[in-house]
Amino acid sequence: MTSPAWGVLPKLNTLDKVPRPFLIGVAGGTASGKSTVCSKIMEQLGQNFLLENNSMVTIISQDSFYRDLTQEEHKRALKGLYNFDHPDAFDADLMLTTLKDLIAGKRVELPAYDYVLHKRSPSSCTIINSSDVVLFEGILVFYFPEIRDLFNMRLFVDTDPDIRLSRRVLKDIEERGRELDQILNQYVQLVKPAFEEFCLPTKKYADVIIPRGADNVVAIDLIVQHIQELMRPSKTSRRSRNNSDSIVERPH
Ligand SMILES: Nc1ncnc2c1ncn2[C@@H]1O[C@H](COP(=O)(O)OP(=O)(O)O)[C@@H](O)[C@H]1O
Ligand SMILES: O=c1ccn([C@@H]2O[C@H](COP(=O)(O)O)[C@@H](O)[C@H]2O)c(=O)[nH]1
Repeated sequence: MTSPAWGVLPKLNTLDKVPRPFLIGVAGGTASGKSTVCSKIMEQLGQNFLLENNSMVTIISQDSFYRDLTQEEHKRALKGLYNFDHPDAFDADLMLTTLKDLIAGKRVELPAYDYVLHKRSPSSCTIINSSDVVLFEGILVFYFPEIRDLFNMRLFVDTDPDIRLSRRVLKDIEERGRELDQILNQYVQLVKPAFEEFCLPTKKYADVIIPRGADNVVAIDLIVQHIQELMRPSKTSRRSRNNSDSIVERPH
């Protein structure tokens, strides 16, 4: 293979290595099962790949990057009238810097997000050290082009909207102490329209679409196998990649 192949490998330092961390974006509507799919991938990589290579897998939620609200926005949030599903609700600059820091091998601090108070809780910060695989999940992880371009693999969790709504209602009542009428009002007025306008159109950027989310064991197994194959050291040739569209054989 001659020079044109090199053009598809801009992020690799050497052709002997896939990018570390290997950054995987996981998008999908609210309650589609993004976190559950990430946990399954992590679990399976942990069982096979992690033990073999002493590597680390980390999950980061886009919810850690909700921006701080003004007093007026906070009042609206408490009534279910603030649009947390709009791209403007996120601190995209901080998201980009954090991901770039992780790619550069730096340690980053992520505040946990408090859905009851509608703010980050600095007291329960997670420190993320450089990992071998980072799964970054959220409703709009493919929305911002600069962030989208950082991913080495893009997954979209595609779950039936009725199932998502029923899960969302349960989650909001059980974990977030919200009232049914407010949940449904927020869903119909804000969550659903924003999903259709901002999240669903990003499905086209996915390398793999996962119908039925975590129920889809075949898709998850295939994704895990693919990651393992990419990250396995090889004596003869290594397949190096920037994204799924540009897998190339290493030139001999
Ligand atoms: N395949 C599934 N079957 C049953 N319940 C599920 C499944 N996937 C997710 N859930 C449940 O639905 C809720 C939302 O799932 P979660 O993974 O948190 O979604 P997301 O991260 O997309 O918001 C959680 O309570 C989770 O346990
Ligand atoms: O304070 C908040 C912050 C976010 N939300 C809702 O959360 C979802 C995104 O999280 P998922 O885990 O993907 O469900 C989004 O639809 C927001 O509406 C919230 O209700 N309150």
